[in-house]
This record gives sequence, structure tokens and C-alpha cells, in this order.
Amino acid sequence: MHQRPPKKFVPKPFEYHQEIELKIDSLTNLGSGVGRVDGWVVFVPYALPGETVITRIFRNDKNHSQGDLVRIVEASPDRVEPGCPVFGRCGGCQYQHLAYDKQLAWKTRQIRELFKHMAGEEREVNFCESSDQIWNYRSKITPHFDKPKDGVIAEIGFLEVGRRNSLVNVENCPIAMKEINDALPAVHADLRANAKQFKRGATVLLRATAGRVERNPKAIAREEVGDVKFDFVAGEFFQNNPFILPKFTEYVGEKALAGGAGYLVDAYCGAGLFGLTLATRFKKVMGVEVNEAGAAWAGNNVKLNNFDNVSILQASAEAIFEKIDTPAAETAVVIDPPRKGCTPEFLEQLVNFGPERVIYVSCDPATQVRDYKFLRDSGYMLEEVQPFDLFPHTRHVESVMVLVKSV
Ligand SMILES: C[S@@+](CC[C@H](N)C(=O)[O-])C[C@H]1O[C@@H](n2cnc3c(N)ncnc32)[C@H](O)[C@@H]1O
Repeated sequence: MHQRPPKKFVPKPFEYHQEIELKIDSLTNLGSGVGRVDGWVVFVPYALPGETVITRIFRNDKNHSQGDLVRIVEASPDRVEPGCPVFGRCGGCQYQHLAYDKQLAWKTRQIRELFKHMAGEEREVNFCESSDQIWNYRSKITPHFDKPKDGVIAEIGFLEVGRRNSLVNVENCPIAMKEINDALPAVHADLRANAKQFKRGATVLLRATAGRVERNPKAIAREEVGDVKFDFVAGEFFQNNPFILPKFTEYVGEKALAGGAGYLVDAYCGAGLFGLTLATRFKKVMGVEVNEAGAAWAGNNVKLNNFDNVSILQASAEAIFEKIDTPAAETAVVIDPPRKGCTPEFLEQLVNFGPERVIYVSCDPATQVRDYKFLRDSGYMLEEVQPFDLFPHTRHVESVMVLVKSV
């Protein structure tokens, strides 16, 4: 007898908790294994390509089903021991059980598949560039806890896989930097000792900065990339894998310069990462940031590093090109929008300005490919796609597209 199904369970094509044997042949960009039964797709998190597994179905959707991994009948040679005791329960990492070079290969392939499915193109994608450090790389974590019950905090950690309101206690996070892990037990102890003060749950910040850990989101943090210094507000955005930033910014710089541009626009500039690391190679750099505090700190970083050829504009990227007076044919534009990508208004202004090349940096390749189609249809040719693994052991990947004006 199978367990009683939830009310909304659709009983086709599988029964609730039916166990089936499945051969896994690929990985989705959410990190789930994919297998097929007579052509019907079944997603199984933590099952790897090449494996035969037993899965227990818990949901049938319109064109696929979802199952839990019950048992591995035949393991992949790429399966490795995860580095974290709560891997598989904690929602933070999806790939700790997959050999690192295969993580890179799958991230590369997933971007290739986005081009195929979203843009109808067979595209070469360069092999994903690895992070120099693949454990203890994250410079920021933000664990949560729920409202204390009877003065006791239960878990302090991250969302449990597949849940919206259940946390996994995380005492040590092997992808976070060593100083964060060194500080974590005292942070847990401190929160638990003060549990009675919390009327509700909260999120806490642990930001590694200059060899120490900052917990105040309003404090000023510092990062250095090569010999460029960045000050920013600890709770705000800064790329959180410092071990890959030198080669990441170097690549963006090399591509921005490749057509001979003397001017650089860094749209969505944050604390100024691209504009400032590349400032010495351009005659003039203009950074644009919508966040007022962010823009002020970017301006501050210009002074901190004594650049006299960089200006920072506090504005929405949508409204910058009217203010940019550099010759478009000699200007390269770096864009690095949030996950949702660029707005149509921004893209229209960009192509109306018509820079010689656009280096599009994105942490969500799906919205990036969507925006690429607009740029392609507006006369930009895709020269190269280079993923960077800013987030080892997770499903996330940073993707850089190099687009050159062709008409
Ligand atoms: C993914 S971050 C990149 C920041 C920076 N390039 C870096 O690598 O550190 C995106 C940035 O875009 C800013 N932003 C979001 N919408 C914007 C808009 N419409 N115009 C300008 N900046 C925007 C955010 O505040 C954030 O700092």
C-alpha cells in the first residue's frame, strides 16, 4: 500500500509514492537529475547523469514528474563524497556529490542548452573557468532563524531543500571562508543566549572583510582585487567569491579592450568592480549605479584609489546614454544587471547609443540569453561566451557574453 497522497496529487502517470527504476541522462540548471520513462520526464534531485536509481514519485506535473532519490542502483564514476554533513538537506548547495570538473562541464552544457532552447542556436560556449579555491570561498553568508519558541531558537541556518519555512541548522558551512566558520559557533551561542530578546525570526550577516568577520550590515567592509581597493556597505552587494575575481575582471577587461575602445561604461556598477579594476587601461571610465549609497561608495572608491579618469553617475542604467558623450565607436559597455536581467528600455537605449562592443556579465544565464536575442536582432554579433564558476558546489554560474556591433 502506498501512503495516502496529498489532496492536490494528480495520479497520472504514476501513483503517489510509486517507486520506479530510472536511468538518469542529464542535469537541469536547478541541479536535478533527469530521466525518462517511455519519453515522460522525471526529475530526481541528487541523482547524477549515468546513474540508475530508484526514485519515489511525489508529484506529477503537466509534462513531467518529480521524485525523491531512494537508492542508487548503479553509481556514476563522477559521484564523490559531499564535503558537508547537511548536504542534501540544506538548500544552499546542489552539486557537492559531483566531481568538480564535472560540475564545470555541466554548467557549460546548461548554458549551451539555453541557447538551443531559448534562441534556437547551436552555440559554442567556452569551458567554464574554475574558481581557484573551491571550498571556503564565500565571503558572505546570511543564516536565518525563526521566531524563538519559549525563549529557545531552534535552527540557525539555511532553508531546507524544497521547503519554504523550514530551516536546517548549519554549524559549519564548508563553502564559506574559514574566518566565517571560525566565527560561527560564537554567533550561534550569542543568538541562543539572547533568544528572549527576539520577538520574531531574523537574518544575520557574516561578512569576511580584511581578515575579520563583520556582523553589522551597515558597517563598512573592504575588499581588494589586485591592487584596487573597494569599500562598501557590509550588507550590500559585492561579488562574494574573491578567489576568482582577478581572472574574472581580467577577462572582462581583455574583451572590453579587444576592439580598441578607449572609453568604458560600467553600467550597474555596484561598488565599481569592473570600472575600477580596468581604469588604468582606458582613457575614461563612467560607472552607473541606481542605488544611492552604492553610487556614493563607488565614487568614494574612485578617490580611495586616486583615479582621475573615472566618474560615477547615480542614475538608473535606463537613463544613462543621454549623458554619455564618448564616441560610440570607441566605447565598450560592460553590463552586469541583477538576476532579472535588463529592461527593454535599457536595451533599446543601449542599441540606440550603439557602442562598439558590449560585455554582458550575468548571474542568470536564462535572462541573459533572453536579452541576447534582442541584441542579436539589433545588430550585435556574439563573439564568445565564457562562464565563470563564482559559486562552486551550487547550481549557480556567472556567464560573460562578448557582443560586437556588426551593422
Ligand atoms: C549584479 S550587481 C553587479 C555590481 C557590480 N558590477 C559588481 O560586480 O560588483 C547589479 C547592480 O546593479 C544595480 N542596479 C539594479 N538595477 C539598476 C538600474 N536600473 N540601473 C543601474 N543600476 C542598477 C544594483 O544596485 C547592483 O549594484
